[in-house]
Amino acid sequence: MRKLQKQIIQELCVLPEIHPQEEIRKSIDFLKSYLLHYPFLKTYVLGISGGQDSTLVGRLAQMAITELRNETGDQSYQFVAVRLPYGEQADEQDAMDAIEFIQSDQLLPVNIKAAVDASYESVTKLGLEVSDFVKGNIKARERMIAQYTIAGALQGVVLGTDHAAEAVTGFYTKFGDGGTDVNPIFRLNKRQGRALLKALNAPKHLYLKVPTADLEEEKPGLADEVALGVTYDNIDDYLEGKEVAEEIAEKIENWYLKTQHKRHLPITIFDDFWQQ
Ligand SMILES: NC(=O)c1ccc[n+]([C@@H]2O[C@H](COP(=O)([O-])OP(=O)(O)OC[C@H]3O[C@@H](n4cnc5c(N)ncnc54)[C@H](O)[C@@H]3O)[C@@H](O)[C@H]2O)c1
Ligand SMILES: Nc1ncnc2c1ncn2[C@@H]1O[C@H](COP(=O)(O)O)[C@@H](O)[C@H]1O
Ligand SMILES: O=P(O)(O)OP(=O)(O)O
Ligand SMILES: [Mg+2]
Repeated sequence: MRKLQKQIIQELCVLPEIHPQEEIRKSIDFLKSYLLHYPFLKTYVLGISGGQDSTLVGRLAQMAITELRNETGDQSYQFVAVRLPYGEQADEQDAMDAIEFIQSDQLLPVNIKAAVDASYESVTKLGLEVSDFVKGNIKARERMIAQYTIAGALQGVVLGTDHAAEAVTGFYTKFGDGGTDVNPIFRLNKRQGRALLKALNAPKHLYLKVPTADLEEEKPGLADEVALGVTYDNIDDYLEGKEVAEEIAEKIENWYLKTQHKRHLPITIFDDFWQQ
């Protein structure tokens, strides 16, 4: 195995093989014990996009909350699903199917369009050109703001859907969808997450759906794999310690090195990881 590959696998805690039921239980127990440790916290908050990762984390969170309510008798424990469309979302039906599968205690819809457009215009009116790509990152950050506002109002914490295949490539917006409190599927790669959804009897069209951040107006529904230039199968193989073509490994490692800054808290003079 490549030296950096081994280091990445250790850093992201990926196992080459998993037992889905065991991983489901691990995530649920983790989510329960976190809230039990901080009695003031009562709510998990998560944006549900209609994609694979938020469907999985949403269902795990709802299962954890339901168990907590049953075991403690405390009815104030709640899972809050948040819909965060920018205007109208093309795959809204998938989001609704995900909510139906999750069976969330609450569903709060927040349309982020007005806030995103206002933020974008407050800078463009200064004469600066803001690309469609950078505007996409405003959307991810506005979703973060909405979720933190809801968490603040409901004694909650914000869940994240970051997993090993996203973490290794840094394929998320810094302080946007990367800005969360508790990440219960960190350690799983994309196919392992899919295996958990299958074990949970999720609708097939949700776990077989083409992953997309869907942030760019000029490239609606752009597949992550196209944006990354590498497939999730390749990334998953790499993270499971399998041999992948040299060119593929180099692409993954380039993403990893370029996005080091995202996997750390803001850098201080005591950090040297970036000099690697
Ligand atoms: N269609 C799409 O798939 C699409 C579109 C837009 C954004 N995205 C998502 O957004 C992600 C974010 O894009 P991004 O990474 O360009 O934006 P980002 O905002 O997440 O990160 C870039 C910012 O990080 C900081 N930064 C960059 N290099 C740094 C370094 N070496 N040290 C410290 N800080 C540094 C800078 O503030 C820079 O503006 C993409 O990977 C993707 O997940 C996807
Ligand atoms: N349209 C959306 N509605 C609610 N929540 C969303 C939406 N788009 C993204 N999210 C949240 O962000 C993460 C990351 O999405 P990626 O597809 O990986 O970029 C997603 O899991 C939702 O929690
Ligand atoms: O984060 P999600 O739920 O949008 O899943 P995906 O990354 O597969 O789009
Ligand atoms: Mg998505």
